[in-house]
Amino acid sequence: MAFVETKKLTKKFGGLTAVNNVDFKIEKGQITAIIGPNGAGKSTFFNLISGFYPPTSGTVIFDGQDITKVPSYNIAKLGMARTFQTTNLFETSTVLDNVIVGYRLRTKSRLFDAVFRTPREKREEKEALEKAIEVLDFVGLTHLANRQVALISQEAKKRVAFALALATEPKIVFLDEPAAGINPEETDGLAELMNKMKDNGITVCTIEHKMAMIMSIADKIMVLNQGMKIAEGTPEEIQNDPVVIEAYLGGESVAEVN
Ligand SMILES: Nc1ncnc2c1ncn2[C@@H]1O[C@H](COP(=O)(O)OP(=O)(O)OP(=O)(O)O)[C@@H](O)[C@H]1O
Repeated sequence: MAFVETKKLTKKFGGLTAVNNVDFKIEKGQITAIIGPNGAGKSTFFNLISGFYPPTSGTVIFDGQDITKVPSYNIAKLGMARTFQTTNLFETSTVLDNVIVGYRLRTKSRLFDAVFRTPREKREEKEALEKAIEVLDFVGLTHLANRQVALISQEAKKRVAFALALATEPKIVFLDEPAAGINPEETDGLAELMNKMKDNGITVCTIEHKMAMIMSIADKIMVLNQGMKIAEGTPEEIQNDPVVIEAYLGGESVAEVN
């Protein structure tokens, strides 16, 4: 059984069909990539799976459960996490505080606990700190934990976004263009981090425009074009698929595009 499965997933915005009848499977423990030209429907597909948009029609199954109508905050509790293209970090706070706040937003203390500093509140505060330290170590940012976010590099900000997603201990992480706006060397670093997540049993699904990176790390790729799945397969199969080369790359060889 696939870890995530979409069946005839469709999203219409007025007259525009952003995602059109997409059947797709994400296997547990793999890195799956979704590629396609601008406006192909990649982000919308993510938003449908993670419950940010209700689909117009179709089904999403996660870990054997139909989550089509489950709202995003409950989907997160089931073990799905995601990053966004533009991550909203608190620029004037430290890296550590950003991760702690991100984690606390998802934990359970109520206002009563916070105001009266109940044992539960104190316990959760301690847990948040421990978790933040752990995930910052995982993403390689321990040395920047006390640095203000405004002062760290673009690549480090991407790593903070990964840390925020990982703090919730997800089974699967959806990454929306993690390598956008960073140089090739930094891109290699993020690819390494994605492999590390996979090695630690986290299923990864990513949208990415950087072909060389995707071809080197993905187990499986789906190509969307104008809302429709036009191909899926291993990187090798995708690179040699004439439909993909024509529709997506305009006849260029995939390997040459970065
Ligand atoms: N909330 C929305 N309301 C109306 N139209 C939308 C909305 N979100 C996306 N669209 C449209 O749906 C289509 C698919 O957009 P989407 O952002 O999913 O594509 P994408 O493949 O992620 O593109 P990019 O690579 O540029 O991020 C586009 O034509 C877009 O304009």
